[in-house]
Amino acid sequence: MLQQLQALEQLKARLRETISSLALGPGPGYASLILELPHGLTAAPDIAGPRFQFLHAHRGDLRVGYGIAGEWRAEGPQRLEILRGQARAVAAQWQQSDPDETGFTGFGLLGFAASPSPKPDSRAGDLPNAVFWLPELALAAHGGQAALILTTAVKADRQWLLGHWEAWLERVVPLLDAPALDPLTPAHLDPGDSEPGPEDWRELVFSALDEIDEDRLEKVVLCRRLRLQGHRRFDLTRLSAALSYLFPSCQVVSIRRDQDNFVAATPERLFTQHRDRIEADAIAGTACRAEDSELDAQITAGLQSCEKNLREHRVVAEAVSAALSHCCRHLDPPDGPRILQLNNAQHLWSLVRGELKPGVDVFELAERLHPTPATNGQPRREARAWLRENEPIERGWYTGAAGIVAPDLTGELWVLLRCARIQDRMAELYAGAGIVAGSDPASEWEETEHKLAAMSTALQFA
Ligand SMILES: C=C(O[C@@H]1C=C(C(=O)O)C=C[C@H]1O)C(=O)O
Repeated sequence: MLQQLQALEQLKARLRETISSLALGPGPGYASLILELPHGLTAAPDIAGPRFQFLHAHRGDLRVGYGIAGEWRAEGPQRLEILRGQARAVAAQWQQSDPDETGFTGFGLLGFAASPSPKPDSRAGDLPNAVFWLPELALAAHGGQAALILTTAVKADRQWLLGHWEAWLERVVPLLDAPALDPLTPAHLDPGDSEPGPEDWRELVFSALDEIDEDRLEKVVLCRRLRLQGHRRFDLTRLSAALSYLFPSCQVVSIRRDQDNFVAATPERLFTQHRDRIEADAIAGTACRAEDSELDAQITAGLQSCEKNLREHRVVAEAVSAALSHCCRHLDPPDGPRILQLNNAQHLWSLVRGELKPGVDVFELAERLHPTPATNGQPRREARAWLRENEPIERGWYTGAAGIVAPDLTGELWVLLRCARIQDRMAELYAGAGIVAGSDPASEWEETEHKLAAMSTALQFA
């Protein structure tokens, strides 16, 4: 505790010394002040209020945002174009002051639901349909180095801002490096209903197969929602810790607005953009895991040679390449499929890499790539329309995307899979499976069970 209090006093002193580096005053624009934290961070406190977090254990990457310095929302078919316009205006006037030369910058969250136009009778929840959000206080950690980032509209009064930021430091800094919470004994979760249930799922798979037989669709991804109730209030810090322990190669995403918490542990990047380099995952084709290593190897070999899974995968890899070909000056052919192994499932996975044309940003990439046939279907428009008509649930942010946007509007987005919407002791889990010619309703149901197990296992420890 003494160490945290010393860190708090040091950061407050550094804030007072460096706040003058920001050019505040009347007019539009944002300013971020980046202060070095004395040591790395592996977890971040869950304090009340709006918050987002991205935690990737294998990469040693953590990005957290608290509060709202600026926020732009949009809905409907133009949602990403609208947010792009607003983000460009922000980026044109977003100062970065990094007096400790940490190399970190301010960042925002871009996140959006699966569909730009939710069904009229659906429950909207507290998460907006699409949002670009600059947090007031952010934490960033990578490779053992960490920084704390304060962001404000430049029109703020400097004296007021100093007090406001000091109050933020007082809330967050004493909780940094708090010892990890003890693991809880796993708690029983009461299963609620699945929507669709097994019978309706069968029907749905058969109608999808009819569309495929008639050549109206090549692939469509069906999903289901499972409600679970805990005996205690789910603790989000414990949940993120359990997910990142069980799925260290996945991005653990946690977003809170008002009463709604959206949590995911996803293996799938929509893309990573670093300067003019782009890398996207094509993940489709799934099998279970086995404890016995010989059996596990047989399952892997079966997945690699299964015609139905390879077809399902090819559709995604080709669609990702086609989407990127419009904004790349050079594109490598998909590299794969190789195998991506997680605790509860294994997938066929190809990497698609390219070199972008100048001026391409995360908003354009999101527009071109989302939704891929890994979560929607092929052809894109027809699959979307068929799902809208036939899928019995509203997906919300499941199969949407979320990630981090840098001040130059490059960044990284993750496909929101293996996720749940959580309120108090209630959790709604989502999972889906790709249907192509040759799919069987019972095995596809089984596949969703394995995918749902990612979140339900972690929830028992939360
Ligand atoms: C739709 C989901 O996963 C997607 C579908 C997959 C498949 O059908 O094989 C595999 C990975 C994901 O791209 C999900 O996890 O809910």
